[in-house]
Amino acid sequence: MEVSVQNPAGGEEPPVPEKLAEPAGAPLLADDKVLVSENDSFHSERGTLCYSQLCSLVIPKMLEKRSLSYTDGPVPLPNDELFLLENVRRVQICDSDEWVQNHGILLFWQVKPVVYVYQLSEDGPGEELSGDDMFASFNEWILPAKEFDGVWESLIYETGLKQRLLCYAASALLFTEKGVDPCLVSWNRIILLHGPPGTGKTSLCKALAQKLSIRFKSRYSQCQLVEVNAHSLFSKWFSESGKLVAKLFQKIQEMVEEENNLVFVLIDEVESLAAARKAALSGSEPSDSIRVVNALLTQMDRLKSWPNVIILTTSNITTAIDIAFVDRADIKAYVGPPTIQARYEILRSCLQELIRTEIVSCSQGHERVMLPTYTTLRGTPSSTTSQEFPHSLDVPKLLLEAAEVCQGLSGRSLRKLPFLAHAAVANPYYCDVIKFLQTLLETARREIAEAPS
Ligand SMILES: Nc1ncnc2c1ncn2[C@@H]1O[C@H](COP(=O)(O)OP(=O)(O)OP(=O)(O)O)[C@@H](O)[C@H]1O
Repeated sequence: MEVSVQNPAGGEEPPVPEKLAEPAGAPLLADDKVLVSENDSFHSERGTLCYSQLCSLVIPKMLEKRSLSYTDGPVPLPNDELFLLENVRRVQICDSDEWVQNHGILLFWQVKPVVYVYQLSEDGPGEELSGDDMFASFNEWILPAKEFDGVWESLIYETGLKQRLLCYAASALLFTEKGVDPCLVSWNRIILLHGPPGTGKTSLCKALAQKLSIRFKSRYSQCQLVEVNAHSLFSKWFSESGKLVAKLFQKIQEMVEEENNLVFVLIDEVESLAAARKAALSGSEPSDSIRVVNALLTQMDRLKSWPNVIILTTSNITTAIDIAFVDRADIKAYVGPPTIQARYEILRSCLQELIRTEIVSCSQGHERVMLPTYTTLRGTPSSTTSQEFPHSLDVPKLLLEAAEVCQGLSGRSLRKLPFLAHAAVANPYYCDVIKFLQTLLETARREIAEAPS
């Protein structure tokens, strides 16, 4: 099995793949945990250990004791694990889903858990004003940040997209770290996500940065996310915009000069900054936009020599982006509307949350009810009755019907739909699950019928 080696916090080496004597093809598995206490060392029989070292020892043992199989999601902490109960907010299994989808159940002997320990920053965003002092030219977060906690898990795509982005970024950082000659092998550390509005591109960029900040914590003691406000870079003064871009990148450059700082630069709607120069040359755009594109490309090439920066960009209209920019992106991933499976899973997670918070009731004290996943549902013979629900398979069936009806809706609209449905039920203080799902179906049909064509 190939696993990423977990490094103790403060270690010098980046995570590297390690071969272990395990059945071939066994999966990667990572546990992410959040620490809440401020103390940072413990005395034990093994000498003084920091939190992360101690967790790396305790957690795999706890997992071994508790279960035979793994699935993604939080792991309840056992009552006898006092150290974990006192110091750890959450233990979560990640990245086992791909294996489970392809091979079914994942048993404990097929994995060697890789443990990442982290503490969330609660500082919130800092901002920097642009030349005109009207808009913030960028917002900046210390990662991993509280705001982005759980975003990675909440985004649902067809198998492989999230893993592909994670692997790409890990390779890009490794190539730079190992000093691969860029004249021989070329890579830019630029990602372009494109696709229709509301498909989660911006959220995916932020979540990817958060995930990488956790994975690479042992190599980079600090991680920052800089979200560029493209619109603030357009000055009302002719010819000033190019200078504003240069000024912004000067700030970013100062951040990356600190070699232990991993910096993610997020440029949303990159087409506004990197508008196709062809259009400008044909006279339909002001020539200031050419200066902006030129400044952006020059600054990006300059940043390329720094190993600790990754540029994440998104666009709704790829055809409007300058070809020289598109060419620089290593990965150009299309993020499309959710598939039937993703739609079902998005709606399932919404319903699950409404059941947990008792906004929707299941008549049996159901905060713990687990709705079946799409894969389980598809594998369930229709004659089987569910013990969880009084209405047999009505709930999952209605949920699946809603997912089918929602074809064409974006992920953003889908996450809003349960709220709209709740606002439409007759009694918002008592909302039975079946009634709720029926209203959800009606709301979905209405949303689709009323969507602008
Ligand atoms: N595939 C998905 N899975 C789960 N949630 C999703 C998905 N796609 C979108 N969402 C939800 O929609 C919200 C909005 O997504 P986001 O703003 O990142 O999309 P976007 O593609 O960047 O949109 P735009 O192009 O309009 O800026 C997300 O925070 C998330 O809650």
